[in-house]
Amino acid sequence: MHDRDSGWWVVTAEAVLETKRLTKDYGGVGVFDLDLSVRRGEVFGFLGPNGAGKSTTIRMLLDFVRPDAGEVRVLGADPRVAGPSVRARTGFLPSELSLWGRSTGRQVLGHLGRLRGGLDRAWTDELCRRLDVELDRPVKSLSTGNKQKIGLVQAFAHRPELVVLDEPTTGLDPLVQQEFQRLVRETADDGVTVFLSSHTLAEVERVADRVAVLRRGRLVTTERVAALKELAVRRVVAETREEPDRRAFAALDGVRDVEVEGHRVSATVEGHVDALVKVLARHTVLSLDVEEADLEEIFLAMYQDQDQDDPRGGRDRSSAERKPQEAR
Ligand SMILES: Nc1ncnc2c1ncn2[C@@H]1O[C@H](COP(=O)(O)OP(=O)(O)OP(=O)(O)O)[C@@H](O)[C@H]1O
Repeated sequence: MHDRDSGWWVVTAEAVLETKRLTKDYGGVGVFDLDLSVRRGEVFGFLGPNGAGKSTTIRMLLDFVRPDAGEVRVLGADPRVAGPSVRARTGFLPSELSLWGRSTGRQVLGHLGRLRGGLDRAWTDELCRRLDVELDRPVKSLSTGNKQKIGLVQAFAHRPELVVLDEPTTGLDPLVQQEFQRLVRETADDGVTVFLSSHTLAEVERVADRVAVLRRGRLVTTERVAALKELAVRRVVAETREEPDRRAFAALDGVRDVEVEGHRVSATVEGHVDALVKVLARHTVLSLDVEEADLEEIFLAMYQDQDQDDPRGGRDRSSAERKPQEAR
């Protein structure tokens, strides 16, 4: 971890991946002054719209691209000095996967296994079974999703200490996505660090412990997913035996769009639903439905440029604007 006061790198057993003011300038676009710190066993989502700089960052982590400025530490080493060993200890899925077209999936995985000093066949078979990989057809004849599954298997197959996945769920059907998410969680539970880049929060929300959001090459925020959920907006609908008093709900902080129809009350709540539930509890509550937190709204606000118009027509942006803070 980088000690901001002393300016020195403090090596912690926990930090598996760190960058300090990492910069790659492709003439005004690229990555600028990026500070990241990812702990061992953490699932870290790296989010940003197209062109935000996610792939460029990943390339610098693995020394495929050299930074113009700043520092990188991956698995305790500088990839510019120890690139081959860092890459050997890392499982990597690139954003544009290219495999040997004429070979079958089985041949590709066998070849990569040999390059890495031997294949753990039982584990590779298990990965292929879980992700439902097509092993016996030439890779060039496979669909995007089926190619992607081979890319995922090779990233996990050598039991790396760190897994870096650039847009991992591209083309995967929902069942395979679910299995992939289970695999990521299990991998992290075994102490392996997983770094996932994505355009959308929905892709990483269920598995990531923390997310960093990048926009135009710069870090907007790093936040725990659980903390984001606390700030999210959700719709609450309840039915009560007595007619609810609309004003009591409308008076609550963070509660808006209150509607009462007969014995049914609905409202939009920012953050905790606690205050609303306490007002509800003055009635006999017959049913209560709390929608799952919608984090997309927060993220869309972060993706927007500050100088652009409010995408939500100028209404209250409180939750989205309150939040960005380093959660460490
Ligand atoms: N080799 C390069 N030469 C010039 N510009 C580049 C190069 N590589 C990336 N860029 C530019 O740097 C910016 C960041 O690109 P990058 O591919 O890292 O974004 P990304 O967040 O991965 O986007 P996407 O989600 O679309 O893959 C873009 O404006 C891109 O055009």
